[in-house]
Amino acid sequence: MSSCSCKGIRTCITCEKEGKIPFLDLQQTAWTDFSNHPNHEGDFILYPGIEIIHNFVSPDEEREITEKIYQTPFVDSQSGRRKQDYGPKVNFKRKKLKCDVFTGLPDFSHSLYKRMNDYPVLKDFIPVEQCNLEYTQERGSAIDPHFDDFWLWGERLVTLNLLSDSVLCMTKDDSPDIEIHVPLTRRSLIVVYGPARNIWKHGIHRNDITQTRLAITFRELSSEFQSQGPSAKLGQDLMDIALSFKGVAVGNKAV
Ligand SMILES: O=C(O)CCC(=O)C(=O)O
Ligand SMILES: [Fe+2]
Repeated sequence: MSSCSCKGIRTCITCEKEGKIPFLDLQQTAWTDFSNHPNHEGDFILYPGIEIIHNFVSPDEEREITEKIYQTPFVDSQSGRRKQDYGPKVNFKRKKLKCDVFTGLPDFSHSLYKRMNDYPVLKDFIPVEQCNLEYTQERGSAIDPHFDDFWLWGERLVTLNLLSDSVLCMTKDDSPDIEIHVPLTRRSLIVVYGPARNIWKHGIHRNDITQTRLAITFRELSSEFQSQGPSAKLGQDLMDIALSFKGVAVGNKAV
């Protein structure tokens, strides 16, 4: 029995030391090849759906937020990540939601939320989930290419990048020779929407985690849970809870 949280094909340095073989080492090849790829030097492709707001928080704010985050215990997650969740308990496969464990987003996110609404791309953004992820080089943290769920989560994925720079890698299964590398600079906020959200998968390579990184991802509801949708009532309840900003991380209630 491994002492980490990785299931199935996922690995981190802990379970690899115990003999588990990393499945996705092909990523390393893609990365190396890409630096010599002709498209990297000359041509470009249009790539809509990414907005980066540099210096969204100041160094002082980064320190305060980081201190608050580290006052809450993390839960081990897959591929060497650790996480703190503020949101409903979700069974994505069965499309089921439970709100009773959700107490809202944490207090420190209130001012971040208000500031987001100052930017046109996030004018009407209402987050109903916050996930704080910690990546470290020691644990070999990474996240495999994936889509965020489409049933529950809406158009915009919003991430605040803290403590170090990294790279978001965008890939498309039908174009295996193309990787789009999006800079995740320290203290920037990235908004992923449109084709970058709906057509391209996103992930982070282990090699791109060179120092501890904290990512705070905020998600909004899909149209199914918004005002005209069939689950609007549940959606409104979720928004009310989220915006109380009295949240305790899910799974840490007794702490
Ligand atoms: O760490 C990040 O910036 C991305 C995390 C992510 O894609 C996710 O949690 O779904
Ligand atoms: Fe994601």
